[in-house]
Amino acid sequence: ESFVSPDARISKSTTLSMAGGEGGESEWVKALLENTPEAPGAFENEMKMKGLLGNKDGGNNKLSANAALIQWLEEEGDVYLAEVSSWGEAPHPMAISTDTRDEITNESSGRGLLARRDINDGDNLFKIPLKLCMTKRSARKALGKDIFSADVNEYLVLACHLIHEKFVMGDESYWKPYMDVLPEVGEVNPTFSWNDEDLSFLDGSPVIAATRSLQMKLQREYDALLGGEDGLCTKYPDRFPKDKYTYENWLWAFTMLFSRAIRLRSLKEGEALALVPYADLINHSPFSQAYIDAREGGDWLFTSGEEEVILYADRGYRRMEQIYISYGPKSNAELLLLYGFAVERNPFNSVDVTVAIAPRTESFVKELKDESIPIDPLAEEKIEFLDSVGRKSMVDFPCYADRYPVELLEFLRLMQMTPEDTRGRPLSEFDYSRTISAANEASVLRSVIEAVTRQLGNYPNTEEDDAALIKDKGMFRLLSYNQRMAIRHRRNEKRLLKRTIAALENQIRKQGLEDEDLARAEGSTLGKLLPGDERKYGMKQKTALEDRLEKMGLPVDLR
Ligand SMILES: C[S@@+](CC[C@H](N)C(=O)[O-])C[C@H]1O[C@@H](n2cnc3c(N)ncnc32)[C@H](O)[C@@H]1O
Repeated sequence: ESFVSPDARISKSTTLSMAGGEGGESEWVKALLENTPEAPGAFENEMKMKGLLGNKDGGNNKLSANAALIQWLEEEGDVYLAEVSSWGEAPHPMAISTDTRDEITNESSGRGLLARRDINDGDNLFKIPLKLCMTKRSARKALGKDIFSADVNEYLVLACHLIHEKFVMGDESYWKPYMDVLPEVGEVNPTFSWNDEDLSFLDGSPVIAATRSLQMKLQREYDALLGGEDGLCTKYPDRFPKDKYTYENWLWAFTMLFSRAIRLRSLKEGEALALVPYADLINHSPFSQAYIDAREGGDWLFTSGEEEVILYADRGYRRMEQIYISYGPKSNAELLLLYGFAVERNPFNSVDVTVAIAPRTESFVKELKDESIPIDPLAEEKIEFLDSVGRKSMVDFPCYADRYPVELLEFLRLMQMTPEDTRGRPLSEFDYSRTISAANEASVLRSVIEAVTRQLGNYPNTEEDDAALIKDKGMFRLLSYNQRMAIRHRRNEKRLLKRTIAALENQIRKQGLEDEDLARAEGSTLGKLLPGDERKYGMKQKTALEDRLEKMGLPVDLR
């Protein structure tokens, strides 16, 4: 009885733990390994060897800022971030790298979080209590509820909160260790912070218009809230000192908000925009399934009732691998505008294409003074119909690499309707999500090609030119970060547009539409795109990009 081989004993206990649902032998070995303490600093040394802790100048400051942040999180928030394992507990799964790099372009992506050890799918990566986060609530408390009412815009009040903590409170700020890890504008480089020369590298790209409107908007918001005659700096000079609430600092605050504030959706009180220390050190991958949200903290035994922000691993990670989350299905234009980077292989990438079709009313055709352009008998009805569905005759549509925007096709099918298509029926009776007629479809596809071709013509140089610039690595490196980003971006836009044209031409051939009603497609078409329509029709509808900005909850109209 007493002579039991050690092996038998192990297998018995393994069976027992399996019965408890804890997994098999490999789990057990893994748990043992995880509890075998790594020498303190071993992981950090390895990161250093791999260049993940930055260079000497500035690198050391960044390291002490990281250490101070971790200490603050542990002390103020009881956040578990132990670097080495203690009895019964594995080390914290992540470590801060000060200098991560993009694998394809080798551009710096700033700080990021790495797996300190192997991580399993579904593992809890961190819990940050909400009380450490900066939200509208903490902003109003810090700045005065008499000044900011409960319904103040979150972006505006959080921008002031950031300026207050970093520039007014400074060393006295509760959030100082967090402020000290926040980057400078020049480390993030969203396009709205670029100078005109760098921006000119994006000539022809729709990013320029979006950038300009955002710049104007930020200036207007600053003047209205702080800098102007009735601004807070004049009304409350003690609380809002002019030399701290500068426009430069305002741009820094918005750079932080756009690139790292998170919308927490499942809070007890609904949703809120928040700056979440530590969580905002995670970089973006469009392929990550992980995202951040909040829930009520505490486990079933000790419910604290306190809310916290949590993150679970979306997949397994190997030691030293960088952990990513998804900032959402964002196009490169949006990423450049708000986050200062673009992703070379981005499945959510799209380019906004402007499609302008002038309904040829009698008066409009008269103005054109061109005998060959006929009046469209359906023009007035088309305008009415567009009005009724809230569209203008000039619209922006996102163009993707792998699919057509359905809305664009619907819009064009309507605009290309002729009396042969309607046979006297009202325009509102048709289903534009389907092909109307072969002739109609042919002119729809041709007008997309025309619009995309025209847009390609807006760029001062070709995709091949850009490719050559990028290929000459020595010269390319001499350009600034912004200029390199701009060239890569405009090249990717052109590539996507060219692919769209090729796909459409293919479709025209496949559907046997090459010969379809050429008269309608060539010159005499009623819904032909017109150069110069932009001027004629004045302001166009919001761009797709602006539309998304507005959905973010930014305060006023962009224009
Ligand atoms: C939420 S922060 C992530 C942490 C940031 N790297 C830092 O140093 O604080 C977002 C910023 O990180 C950088 N970033 C995130 N994902 C990136 C990526 N895939 N490629 C390049 N830069 C990235 C951009 O500067 C972006 O504005």
